[in-house]
Amino acid sequence: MPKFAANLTLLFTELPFLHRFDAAADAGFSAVEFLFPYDYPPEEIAQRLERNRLEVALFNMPPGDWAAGERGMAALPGREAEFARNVDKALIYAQALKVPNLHAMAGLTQGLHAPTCRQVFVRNMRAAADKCAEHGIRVLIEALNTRDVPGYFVAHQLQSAELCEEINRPNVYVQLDLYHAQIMDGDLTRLIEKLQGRFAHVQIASVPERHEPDLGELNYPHLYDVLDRVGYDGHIGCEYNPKAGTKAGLGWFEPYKRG
Ligand SMILES: O=C(O)C(=O)[C@H](O)CO
Ligand SMILES: [Mg+2]
Repeated sequence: MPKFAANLTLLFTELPFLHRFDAAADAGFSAVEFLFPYDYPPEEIAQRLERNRLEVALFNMPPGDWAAGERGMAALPGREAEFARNVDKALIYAQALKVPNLHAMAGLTQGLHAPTCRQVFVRNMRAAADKCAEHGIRVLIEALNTRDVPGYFVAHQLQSAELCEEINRPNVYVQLDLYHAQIMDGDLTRLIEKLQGRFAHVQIASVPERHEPDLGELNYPHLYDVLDRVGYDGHIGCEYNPKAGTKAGLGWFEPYKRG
């Protein structure tokens, strides 16, 4: 039985961020994820989680100047000290919110010297993984499709898996976003089988529009069965833009709601 996490950066945006926790619980979710918690004190978020009996499945380390278009810095030469400070900041929130997974965004590396970026990424991720391991937290790598995020350091799922191998730390895993994977890689059943045991978080959305998972070209109930079959028991993050309001689009979630 799949376990879903509402992505509170994209769902329930009809409400201010801190109110989205109540809305997710009311809708029947038992877990949430979000991109960045850093505009709010960790205690306030922890309170919302506790009163709604919600787990947090994942959030991202600080990404640099998001509004200016930055998408992380783990692979950016010259930003190592900032990356290390961001790992520390993420860990403060991770401990307060008891999150098992932190996504370290790599950054836009188009036009930079690729071998240097890779070296920087591997070094930064090893250091981040070692720090996070002290708290039992995993560090994740996510491939982003080149249509939405041109120039991002990782675009294909097997590249993420290869990077995990090179980093060679037991708490570094792939973040398998099936929306990006379908756009860049396809053949999702076989891909999930190939990556068995190497991903620690899954995300979903319809393709090509990134709406509810019951729309578009993918047959998600089939993919949930494949995830079950390969023994995946982590959360599935609902990282989509509702087509016409969050609640109106939650019909697909009816069979999976917390009772
Ligand atoms: O865009 C995505 O798919 C993500 O999960 C990132 O965390 C945000 O870029
Ligand atoms: Mg994603």
